[in-house]
Amino acid sequence: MKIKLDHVSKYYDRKILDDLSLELEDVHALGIIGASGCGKSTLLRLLAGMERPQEGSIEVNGRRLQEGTVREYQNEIGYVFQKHNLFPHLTILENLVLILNKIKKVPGKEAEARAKQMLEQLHLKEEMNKRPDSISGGQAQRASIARALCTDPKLIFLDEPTAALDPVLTGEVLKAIRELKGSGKDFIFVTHELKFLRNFADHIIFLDKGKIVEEGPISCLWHPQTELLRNFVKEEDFYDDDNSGNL
Ligand SMILES: Nc1ncnc2c1ncn2[C@@H]1O[C@H](COP(=O)(O)OP(=O)(O)OP(=O)(O)O)[C@@H](O)[C@H]1O
Repeated sequence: MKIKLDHVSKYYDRKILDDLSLELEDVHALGIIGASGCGKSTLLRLLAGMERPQEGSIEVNGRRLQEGTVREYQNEIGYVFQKHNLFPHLTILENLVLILNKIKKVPGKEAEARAKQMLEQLHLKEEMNKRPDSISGGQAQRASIARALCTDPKLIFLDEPTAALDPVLTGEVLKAIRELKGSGKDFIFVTHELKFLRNFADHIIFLDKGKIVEEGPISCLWHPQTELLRNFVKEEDFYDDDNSGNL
């Protein structure tokens, strides 16, 4: 994917993202990291076209995100939220079929076949006729990922998809995401799971108080240029693992 941020600022009641500029090319899994409240999810929403910056411009894959182009763009991407937002009154299968019908205009039987295939890939075949409240949080989150994938988007956004899960379910969901690596899709994601980041991302953006403090290929985590990133990876016990230097 290609991303261009040109002096992007975003305000709510105060400035949340502060004059971000960046150009990336040939990145396939971009991880956005930083301390809680630094603006990661806000940046993700801007990149997904869900919100607009007050200042500056954003281009993704050569397309400028602005009124008029953003709706089409949003139909082409997939987005997974911190907590699943499946329709509670529909089964898992129906949740996927609905999206295929509505967004991609795929007719009934074909939509069902595609949805089943996707649920199988996410190891949810047995759960497909259940409603979201009768499966585990991890299964529901995997169903959200299946739903984001079933329209075959080339670009997928993940906003801390394991934030609401316990460690066992977190592992299960992260494993499912890792299996998607090499599927020809691109990912932009926010995570606190640095070990997952290390295995999945090829590029990182490290934010602090709404500013990009460091960005670069994943290997830059082993050579932090700033005290802030050095402390961040240390806190997360990043190095405390096998072959941490071998990417
Ligand atoms: N819609 C909103 N209206 C007002 N303030 C908001 C809104 N969304 C986010 N904020 C504020 O913007 C700041 C950055 O939030 P954001 O969710 O982007 O941070 P984050 O780095 O993703 O945090 P976390 O890791 O805790 O999820 C926070 O202070 C948050 O309270």
